[in-house]
Amino acid sequence: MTEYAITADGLTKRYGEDTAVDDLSLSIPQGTIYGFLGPNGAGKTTTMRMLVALTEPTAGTAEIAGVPITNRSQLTQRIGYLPADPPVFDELTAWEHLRHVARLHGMPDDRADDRIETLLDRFNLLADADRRIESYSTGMTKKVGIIATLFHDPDVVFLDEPTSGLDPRAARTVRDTVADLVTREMTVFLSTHILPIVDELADTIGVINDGTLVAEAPPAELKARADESRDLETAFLEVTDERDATAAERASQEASDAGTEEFQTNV
Ligand SMILES: Nc1ncnc2c1ncn2[C@@H]1O[C@H](COP(=O)(O)OP(=O)(O)OP(=O)(O)O)[C@@H](O)[C@H]1O
Repeated sequence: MTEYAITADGLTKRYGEDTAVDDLSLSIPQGTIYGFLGPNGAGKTTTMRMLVALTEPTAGTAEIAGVPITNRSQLTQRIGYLPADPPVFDELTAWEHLRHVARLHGMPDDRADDRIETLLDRFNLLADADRRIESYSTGMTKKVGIIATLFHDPDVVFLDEPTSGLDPRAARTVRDTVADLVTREMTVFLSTHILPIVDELADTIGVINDGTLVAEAPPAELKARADESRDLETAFLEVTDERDATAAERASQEASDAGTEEFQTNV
């Protein structure tokens, strides 16, 4: 029997007259990567914020790792959430910040220090660990956020644009890390505009447009639906249609930039 890490039934979020997310249902198996795509303003962040109990749904229910999203205290132990702009205490050093994160999770300092060292080393930040985060670049700060998200070894992680602001090598580290998480039975819900990342990593891609889930399929199946070209970018543009052509063009530009980054990384 399939174990589902994320289930949602009829999730809806309205802001006054506007519906940001409309009747969204999901069944995401444990140990898989779900790539969540959509044009700007489609409802991706709102969906994630409902799933991690930061925004209350107007209607509908969801469970993460078997915990209803209404049970916030239990939920936070089982999930990690990386928002697009991760919160960090920038007057602290990376090491101090991560110790603070460890204490929030009730981890003793000696155990935390081993894990901090391993994770900082993995993200190439060990040499800067004793500098204040306020002196870090955007990408370095983002890496600290990613480490904090993974620190307590959650069952399900929600990543909102995890590679934005990262150089090609750091982006590759994030991609490798995400792939590695899944081998440890973690489930990853990944929202991004960088199409090659979901193409490479996702088991299933969900496309949201104007608050509604308009497509859900494995990457190969989604690409096969695209006329002639058989690529994800065309499939994305087709299922999200012309209503948001500007945003789609921007997403496709970002995707092509990411392709360039990949080329640079590989040379
Ligand atoms: N707090 C809020 N109050 C009112 N409207 C909101 C609020 N948060 C989001 N919205 C609206 O809900 C819709 C979905 O926004 P959301 O941020 O979820 O989109 P997104 O897919 O994450 O976009 P992007 O790719 O640009 O980050 C938008 O129309 C947005 O203006």
